[in-house]
Amino acid sequence: MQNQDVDINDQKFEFSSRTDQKYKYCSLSYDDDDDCPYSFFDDHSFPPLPMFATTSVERRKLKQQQTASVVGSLRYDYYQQTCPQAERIIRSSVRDLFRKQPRIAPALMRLAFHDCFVEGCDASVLLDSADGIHSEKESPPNESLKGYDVIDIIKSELEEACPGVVSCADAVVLAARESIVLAGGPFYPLKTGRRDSMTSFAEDATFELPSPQDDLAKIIESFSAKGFDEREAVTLLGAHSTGVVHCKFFINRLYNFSGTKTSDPSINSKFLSFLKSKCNNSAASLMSSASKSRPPSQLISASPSPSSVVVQLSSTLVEEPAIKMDYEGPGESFGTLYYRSLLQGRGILFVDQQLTAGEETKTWVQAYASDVSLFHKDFGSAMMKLSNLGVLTAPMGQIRRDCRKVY
Ligand code: HEM
Repeated sequence: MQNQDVDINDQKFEFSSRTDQKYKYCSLSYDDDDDCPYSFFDDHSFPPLPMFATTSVERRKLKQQQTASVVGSLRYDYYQQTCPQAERIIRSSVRDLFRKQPRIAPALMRLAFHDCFVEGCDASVLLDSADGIHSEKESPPNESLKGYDVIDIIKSELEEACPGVVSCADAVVLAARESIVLAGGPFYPLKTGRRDSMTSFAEDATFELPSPQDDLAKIIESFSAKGFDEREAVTLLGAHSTGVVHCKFFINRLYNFSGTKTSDPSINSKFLSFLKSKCNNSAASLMSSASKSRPPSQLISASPSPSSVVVQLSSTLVEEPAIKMDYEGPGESFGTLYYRSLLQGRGILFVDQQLTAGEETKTWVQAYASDVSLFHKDFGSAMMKLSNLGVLTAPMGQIRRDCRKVY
């Protein structure tokens, strides 16, 4: 397995797959060893990142060295002086909410993808429509997007601790990272200092977000337009290891594939029967047309304390038939079963199954199906790259107080 360099704050860190050492992956914002949340990773084969010092003394020393180390205007532990508890607040908010509603984890991962893929990680997806703003929320690919209410809750906690300091854009990518960890995926270091956009990009969202019906050529084209190669596209789709998918996104594969009035021949026959048993043709299409006339749902109002909050995770498709992307099994780690399922013709969405249609992409599907630590390492790197797409840094953009409105 190859080692890989990761560039953090102008320093190169080897991102290797050594399994013989135990490392902690705490942000430098965690002063106290006991507070380190990522001892979880001790059990995993994760890369040694020297910046993740293992003792509080080492950590403090590294903090001093790194304060002045900047890449662009994003930097590691950006809020160290202005809101040192920012990452801790996000971590504990996500964890508290996850305990009540585990579905927030996939919702937040997808939210970060839909934010970052459209004009960069700038929280533009969170803005509501208003004068001069046509919200990305209203673009068709975002019809079933969820998690806005979770970000509201996290943001209200951040505002209470450090008013006007932490951007919604940082909250989105940090909450996604936490969600990935909770779903059994890798922790990865993230720089912060993103700022929020002053507008939303509904048209771009419509045309730039890939469709679940895309074939391999289109998938490669969409990802390449954002700087991702085939391997990274295969990696990122591994996020489909978890979450739910509504029948309307794959119903055509079951009953009328490419207008043939029959099913997609690439679906494993037992799996096809299973999917048909969950997604009835007439029910799914009836409900899907009904949803079009429904107004966008009102999402939960923010509350200062996650403990008193019920997360609704509403989307316009919330009452429609859906199935769990249940690719994880007992003892299985985030990723492996998803790729194994693809090799058996058990991909739910057409885009998922298409990853086995090309020589190079199939090679990566096979690699990830058999090597979970390779997948975790690649997934962490790809998420770092996704989280840095097209960011706004000072003096561009703003820090929104309410993530739904321009300040
Ligand atoms: C070709 C690219 C992609 C397409 C076409 C696509 C499409 C979809 C669709 C149609 C759903 C089902 C939504 C629903 O039924 O409500 C979904 C769910 C999901 N997607 Fe993707 N996706 C893509 C890439 C990604 C990437 C790169 C990520 C994250 C890095 C991601 C994360 C997720 C997650 C976690 C869910 C489950 C959401 C939930 O349960 O709330 N997707 N995706």
